[in-house]
Amino acid sequence: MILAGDIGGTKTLLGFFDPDSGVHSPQSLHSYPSRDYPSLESILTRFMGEVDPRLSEGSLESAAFGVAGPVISGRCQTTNLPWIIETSSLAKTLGLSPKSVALANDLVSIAWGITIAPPESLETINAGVGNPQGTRVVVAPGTGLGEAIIGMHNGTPLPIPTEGGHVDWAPTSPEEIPLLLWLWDKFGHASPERLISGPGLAHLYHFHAQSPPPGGTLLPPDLPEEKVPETVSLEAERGNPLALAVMKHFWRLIAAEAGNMALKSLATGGVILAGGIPEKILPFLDRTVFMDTFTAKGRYRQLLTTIPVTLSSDPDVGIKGAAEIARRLVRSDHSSERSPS
Ligand SMILES: Nc1ncnc2c1ncn2[C@@H]1O[C@H](COP(=O)(O)OP(=O)(O)OP(=O)(O)O)[C@@H](O)[C@H]1O
Repeated sequence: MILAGDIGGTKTLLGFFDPDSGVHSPQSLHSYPSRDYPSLESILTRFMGEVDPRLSEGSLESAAFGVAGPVISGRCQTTNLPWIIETSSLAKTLGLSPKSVALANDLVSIAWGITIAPPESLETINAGVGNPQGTRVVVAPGTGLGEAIIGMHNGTPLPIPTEGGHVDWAPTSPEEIPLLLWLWDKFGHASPERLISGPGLAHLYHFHAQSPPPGGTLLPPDLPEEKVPETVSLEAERGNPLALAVMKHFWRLIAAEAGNMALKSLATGGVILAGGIPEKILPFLDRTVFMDTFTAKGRYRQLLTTIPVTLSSDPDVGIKGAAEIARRLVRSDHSSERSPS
């Protein structure tokens, strides 16, 4: 049996998988609110106490965890949680040798999940002309903005982590220049994650709320900040012009960033949108506007129209990818994936 985990700033998913019957169906899947626990080890201890002991007793071969933050030499200081996660400590908690435990950036595990995802779990936004041997990129807005590159090496996918959510964000129209100034004033630095994430959606709402469109209703001023993203979604469903303007702008920001990632990696294999948010806000996606924004890169417009864009609708793609890393760890001929960082 192998153990896999998807550790997000909001929720931690843990589950057992049987490597012999593939990593598509977890045997026991539990979700925990990350912020309610002081460490990943404390969640693991709780999980082990909750699952059927027959799943793990003496049969645990390996474990892998995708975690939101940079993983360097088996250690990660999480970006959106006050945790430090170390392979050695996880191994001790699980009674495994450190060699049998992998810590990967969460986007690396999502990327591995994408490489084994059935086509029906990917919704097409732009069909394009996909190159099966081409590089792919994953853009995943959730609590943060995760981005990864899936290179190809001798026909084998090679997920590469990035911290692309924290680079400089640039406006793509004169109307967005005040947004840049607002972000600089508020944070001292404007990054894509400040806008393209759950908290980013809240920032975008506060920016638009300064001059709402006619008929736009403000959210209650005492609404907790973490409730703003889903409340904006709900209000947009109800037709509130302010929330609809925010949602439309949010999708344009995703499209522009997806186009940036596609160009920077020359992703002829395609762009995959993942993370918790895109699927939840799918009703507000205008595919024509998305592709207009995605391709608005001057002389590279034509090239970008050929790049397939899909949306992963599997909420478990990250944990399945972590299970794939753990499965590969068991196979001695794949020792290089032990500590993807
Ligand atoms: N309906 C919605 N519309 C937009 N955003 C939402 C909606 N519901 C929840 N969110 C936001 O989605 C974010 C959680 O995303 P996700 O489910 O991917 O969590 P996560 O895996 O813990 O995140 P990450 O891996 O990025 O740390 C939160 O910021 C939350 O406010």
